[in-house]
Amino acid sequence: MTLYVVSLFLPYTIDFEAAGVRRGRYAPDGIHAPLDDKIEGRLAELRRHRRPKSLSMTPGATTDHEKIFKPFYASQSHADEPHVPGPNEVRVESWGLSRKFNQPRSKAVVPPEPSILSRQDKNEATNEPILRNVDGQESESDPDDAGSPRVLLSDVDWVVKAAEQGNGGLRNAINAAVKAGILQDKVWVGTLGMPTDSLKEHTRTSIAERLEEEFESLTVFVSDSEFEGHYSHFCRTVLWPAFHYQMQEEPRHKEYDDHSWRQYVKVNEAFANTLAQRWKPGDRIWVHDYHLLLLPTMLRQRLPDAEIGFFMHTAFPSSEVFRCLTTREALLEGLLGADLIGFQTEEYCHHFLQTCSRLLRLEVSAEGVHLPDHLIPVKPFPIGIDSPSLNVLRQSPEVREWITKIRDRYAGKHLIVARDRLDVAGGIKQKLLAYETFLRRYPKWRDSVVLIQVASSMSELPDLEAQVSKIAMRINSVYSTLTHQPLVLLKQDISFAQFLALMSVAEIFMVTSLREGMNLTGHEFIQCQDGLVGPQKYGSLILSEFTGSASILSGHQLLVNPWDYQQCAEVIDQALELSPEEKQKNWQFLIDRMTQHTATSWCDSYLKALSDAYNAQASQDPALVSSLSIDSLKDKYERSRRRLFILEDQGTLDFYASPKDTTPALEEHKLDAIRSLLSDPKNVVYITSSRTPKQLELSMKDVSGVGLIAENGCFLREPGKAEWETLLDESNTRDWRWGIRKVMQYFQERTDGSLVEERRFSLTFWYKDALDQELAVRQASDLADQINGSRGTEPIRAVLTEGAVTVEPTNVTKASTAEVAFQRMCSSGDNSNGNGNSNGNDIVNGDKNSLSQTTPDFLLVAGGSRDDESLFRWANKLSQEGKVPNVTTITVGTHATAAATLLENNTTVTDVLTVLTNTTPAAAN
Ligand SMILES: O=P(O)(O)OC[C@H]1O[C@H](O[C@H]2O[C@H](CO)[C@@H](O)[C@H](O)[C@H]2O)[C@H](O)[C@@H](O)[C@@H]1O
Ligand SMILES: O=c1ccn([C@@H]2O[C@H](COP(=O)(O)OP(=O)(O)O)[C@@H](O)[C@H]2O)c(=O)[nH]1
Repeated sequence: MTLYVVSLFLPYTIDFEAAGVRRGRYAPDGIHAPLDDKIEGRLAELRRHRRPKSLSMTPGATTDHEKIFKPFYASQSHADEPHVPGPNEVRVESWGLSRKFNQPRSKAVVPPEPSILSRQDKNEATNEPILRNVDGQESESDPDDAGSPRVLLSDVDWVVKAAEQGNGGLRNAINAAVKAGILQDKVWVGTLGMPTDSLKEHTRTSIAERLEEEFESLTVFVSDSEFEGHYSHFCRTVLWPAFHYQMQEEPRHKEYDDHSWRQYVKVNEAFANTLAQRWKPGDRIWVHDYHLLLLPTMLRQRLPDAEIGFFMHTAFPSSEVFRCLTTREALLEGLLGADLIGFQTEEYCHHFLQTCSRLLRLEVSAEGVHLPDHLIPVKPFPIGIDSPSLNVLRQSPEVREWITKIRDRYAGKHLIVARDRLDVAGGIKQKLLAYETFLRRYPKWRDSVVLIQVASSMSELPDLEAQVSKIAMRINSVYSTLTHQPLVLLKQDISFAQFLALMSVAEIFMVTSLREGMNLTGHEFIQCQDGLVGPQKYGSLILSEFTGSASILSGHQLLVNPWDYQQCAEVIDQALELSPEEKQKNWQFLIDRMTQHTATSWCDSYLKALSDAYNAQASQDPALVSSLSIDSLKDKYERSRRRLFILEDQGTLDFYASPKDTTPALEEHKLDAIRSLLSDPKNVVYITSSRTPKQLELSMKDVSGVGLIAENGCFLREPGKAEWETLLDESNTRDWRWGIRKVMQYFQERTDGSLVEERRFSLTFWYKDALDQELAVRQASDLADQINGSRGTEPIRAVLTEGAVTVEPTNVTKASTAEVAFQRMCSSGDNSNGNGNSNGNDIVNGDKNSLSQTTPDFLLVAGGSRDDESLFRWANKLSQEGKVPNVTTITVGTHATAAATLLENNTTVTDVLTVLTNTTPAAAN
């Protein structure tokens, strides 16, 4: 049984550099990418030939910093110092992050020009661009390529190396889970993250084979232009900004969007096709992140029985932002093929659910998305770091060497460190403005504080980059002295070893992201401050409240609103002023919280929840719920000595009535069926309902001896009794009733024909009789969604049933009241059924059968709507725990259910009851 871990980038890629090899961010000896000895040896050999590359520095930065970082700098190009390709090198653009010089050339235009569609010849039949080779013949290459030097890369040597791009947090988590023995058989699925059009077919094949055999990796090949449109454009300039609350017009263009959307679809399809060819029954598929939002449904279409999970690493925006995306419905629908959808935080789950409710008009609840035939759970799984591996890495000689260097260089200084993407959401601009405010407002620190800001990727937005440079220049020119410079801005990533050293030495780590899925670097900073390597500083984490991390570190003293520069400045000062004891207390708080969310526990809890969701879905599938065998039910009925019936009225015995209905009594033949049941002293019957006690009594007319459970469990009337018991007290509704009434009235005023009904413990918005049903359904789902989303700590929930939204207390349900009735029945020692009839089997004290005579040995639960599911689960539990030997749960209608059986061929619950009490042989099922 294989787990396919699917993300856009494989942890490995290919290097065609014959004379030297660069080490990327995800260095082979780092936490990631365990390479085998053969490859490692080869890399070591090649590394010796590595050339140091220059570094892009802050305007105004001193050469000291350059001296410190330059020799170890990752081999990326300098914008002002272009690399000139050698005769055997082909200059290429990499996908999005940094330039690379040793890879096959990209065939794509980055970003695509508006004229991309018109400029290309099109195949009239397929509407696809016709690509021509250098000789002008149709080929798989791009016309832009004409005239460029072409290298037959199949003849060039290649090595496998750790990829620079991709999700480090995910890779670490999967590797940690493998080490912990949670994952035995896993296969990475992804692209190489480099242009592959110009590779010969046999080169691709041998790369794919090598990666599969030696690196547990399944390669997905897509054309360069598809990848470019998908990643550089749709992912990076449409989805990423939107998911981080930046709706940008520039550099977008309608044509870009349409074109790149098609490429986004195609890349998702390529993943689906590759996986569909490989998947075997029992294999599991775990899809990751915003690059592959369409994949779950594409997979479901190809593999209806597969176990498919999806986890979103980035933030998910509010529905108000998401709805701006032109492809919003398709993106949401793309996810709904998954068995489980995970997000980093509760907040993102809520946003997603609300978006599904508002844009797709789906029924949602705190549990997930309710599709007609199943529930897709939507849950938070905050990712964490792999501390044991980090600790190994921190103790490497390279990190220790760097710690010494940085400590010496910054002796006597207060070091603030940060590493973020140079994009809008990364918040570098806001951080610099806050830092400038800090230097202005707190002059006493000016000569001793240094902020080292690493920008971990090249900016995709030149304007932003220019603004950041300008602010940096201003800070350094205003606040530098002959011997001190307060800001170092490295507009390029540093090696991970350098970063670990910086985090070990720093006094403060500052994250001011305007929005961020999680932010694991903050966690790593906390870990690096424990004194395992370098000083035990218990340094302070200043953290934006708009990160996922803030939600698991809530209550932390140094959370900031990155837009509030004054507050950020104050918090920097506050952090610098903390006493050692306060620092240690804060640090302890953070490390305690963090250790509840580790990389391994993330993986483990997600995969367990995925199995549960998959199994639950299989059991909920109406196609798999067996139809009721009336013969076998009758057989059990006849063999039992004490029977309990819990029957729902609305939607099961009766139709759904609105308060406007004037004939609430059950039809006579239905009442007769209940009377017949009650005429047998072995039978105890409860009718459950969302109706009020009064309405329920009216609907049961003069049936004596029937037990009643009204208002979804808030009221109980035991069989044979005239008085009602309330299972809640009035104070339960006092706090929320007024506010909920107002919200309901708002919706009622905007939905013609709807009404609000007040009950003692609940409020119902009835839209069954609304004039415009389409609008009413939308309003109802919005209302339920708003209430469930903003109920805070109130013990209430909004339940959407056919024609109504009921807001009711959560501390009582039909099931909890049925349990009260059941327990009383078991412990009363009374074997009468409330109808003046006594069970024929007298109880003899001490007789081993006495228990079975008061405790039911037969339980039948019949329901029809979603709020009856709690009753089914309760009954199933009694059965599993062996408390009741014969349990039958029956659902009416086709929907996701925990019930074991359903009724077929227009059979009604009344028909079933009639057969049971009829002495004639049961009808054939
Ligand atoms: O650069 P991309 O290919 O667009 O990918 C986006 C980022 O993905 C990863 O970050 C996301 O996952 C992290 C771990 O779950 C989470 O902490 C972060 O907030 C998410 O954005 C990756 O680690 C980043 O380097 C990528 O930029
Ligand atoms: O060379 C590297 C760079 C990053 N990471 C890990 O990748 C994860 C995510 O890094 P990223 O820069 O995306 O930071 P985040 O957005 O999660 O803070 C972190 O746990 C890092 O330890 C790593 O192991 N090696």
